Amino acid sequence: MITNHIHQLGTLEVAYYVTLAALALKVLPFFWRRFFSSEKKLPPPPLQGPASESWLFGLHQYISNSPDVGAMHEQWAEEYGPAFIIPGLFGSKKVMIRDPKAVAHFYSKETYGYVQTRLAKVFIETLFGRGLLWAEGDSHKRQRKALSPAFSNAAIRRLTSVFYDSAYKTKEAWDARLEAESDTVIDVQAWMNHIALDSIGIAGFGHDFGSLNGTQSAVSNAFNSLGSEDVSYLSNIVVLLSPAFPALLKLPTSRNEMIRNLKKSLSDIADELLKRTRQEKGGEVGAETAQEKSIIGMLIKAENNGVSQEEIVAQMNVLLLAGYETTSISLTWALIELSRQPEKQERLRNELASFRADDPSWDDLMNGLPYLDAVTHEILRLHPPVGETTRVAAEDDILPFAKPVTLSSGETVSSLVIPKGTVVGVPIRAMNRSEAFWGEDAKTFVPERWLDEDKMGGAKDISGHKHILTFSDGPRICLGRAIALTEFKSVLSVLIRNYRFELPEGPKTIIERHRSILPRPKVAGQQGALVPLRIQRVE
Ligand code: HEM
Repeated sequence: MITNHIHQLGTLEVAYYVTLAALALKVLPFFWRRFFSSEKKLPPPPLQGPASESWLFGLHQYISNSPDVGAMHEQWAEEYGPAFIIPGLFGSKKVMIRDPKAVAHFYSKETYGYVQTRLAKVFIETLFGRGLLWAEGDSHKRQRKALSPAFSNAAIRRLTSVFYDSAYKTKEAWDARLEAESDTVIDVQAWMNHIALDSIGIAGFGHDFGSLNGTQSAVSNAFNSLGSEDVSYLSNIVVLLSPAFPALLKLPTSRNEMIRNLKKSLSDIADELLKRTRQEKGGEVGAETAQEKSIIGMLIKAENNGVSQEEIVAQMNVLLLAGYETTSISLTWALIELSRQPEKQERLRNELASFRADDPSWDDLMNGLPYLDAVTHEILRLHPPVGETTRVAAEDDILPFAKPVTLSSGETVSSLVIPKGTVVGVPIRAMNRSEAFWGEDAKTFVPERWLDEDKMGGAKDISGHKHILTFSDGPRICLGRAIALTEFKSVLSVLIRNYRFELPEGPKTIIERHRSILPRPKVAGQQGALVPLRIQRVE
């Protein structure tokens, strides 16, 4: 995920290349030893693939300037088959696999056999701490076990009201605007950010960031800054080099200041949580507070206060990093796709209206609303916020394939030897949108495909949540996926029942990709990641 972040920093590119050139001249030996040497012992398998543009950059510039990397991966898969090689920085190579059997094997060996690249790992640790996303092997197993009870169905059922509350706060604000005029144009992306941030704050650690009430928080500022293209050259270089030189994070740049504020504000919230839990232990038992019900509140209780303050802050960071942008981007895409196809928006509204007068319960959201479920999974399939998994082999491995793989010699094989140190990638976006798996309409928003799973065709061979790789798979599969589905469905159900959405220039409005921490949609021509939609109240 973070590796993708590095690839998607947009106009940071200039800073990036200058930085790389400086590294090449001055500190390459250090950089090489630290990040690459132990990852590349034997050469990767001799596969076909696109030609490199230069030894220094490989295809990096080409890929990071592309509006749709998934489409490029798919085109290469068609040309070269289920496994191919992409040239990277400094002559490095990445083996991309797009075969369901190989992909399932790869994910099943995560955290021991396949691990974060060293660069990604240092980056996560420096900026976000040693939480679940950073951990590997036994440490990952322990942390995941400690957090898992907070993600059980029973725990999530109790959190459902948090997401409805966020949706209704949004409704209150929108209704106030609609009182003055019968329809109005609203940047829905900003509101989905507010909903996602406030929800993860309350559900995650019982803290209300208040962004739905217009409060600016250190956390939202830090996220905006990390994803923004509009920051100083120095700040960009510092963030890009910080994994190699953590001391750079101490320089007084504006971005460093924001990262420090983010860490400080999370650490204050963690202190308060720990204090409260200790008080409860001292005998002040009352009604369950939002903090106790929260994910981190449950972690502290379950660990009987044995968990360190540092780990709590790291897990809070993980929840923000993993749960904020992903959910906000998915909800924004849902409103866009439903505006592009008003008849599908109406079909969803009818299902919700015919259901019951009040809001669906958690069980209803999960099992009682088939079209809402279909819309949800179609958005997650078509617009996965995380487009690729990249890992490095921590040990030698043999990847089994369902379809024959053609080597550069022309020979075909049914398995590939992956030497320790080989970088391996799974093109999530390309697999989710591939015509080979999903049929001719794979690139189109067709929720109906989920209503009859017999029509799913080749996609059935893909493992992962409902045959999509949006939540990844294996021991690292998104721990928060049930929360994400609950949040997505509850918020969308309130918005669609109450409002009609239209794109400013009608269904043909052009949507572009905005470079941010994760790629976001934006309406073409807007400054920044804006998605203004015309909304009208449903009477
Ligand atoms: C649509 C929304 C979401 C998507 C598409 C998504 C996707 C993902 C993906 C792809 C990963 C694997 C990352 C990697 O291995 O590099 C992941 C991990 C994770 N996600 Fe999510 N996520 C979403 C929402 C959430 C939410 C709301 C939460 C928490 C409340 C959450 C918590 C986590 C955690 C804790 C991990 C780390 C799991 C581990 O390393 O064992 N996610 N997510």
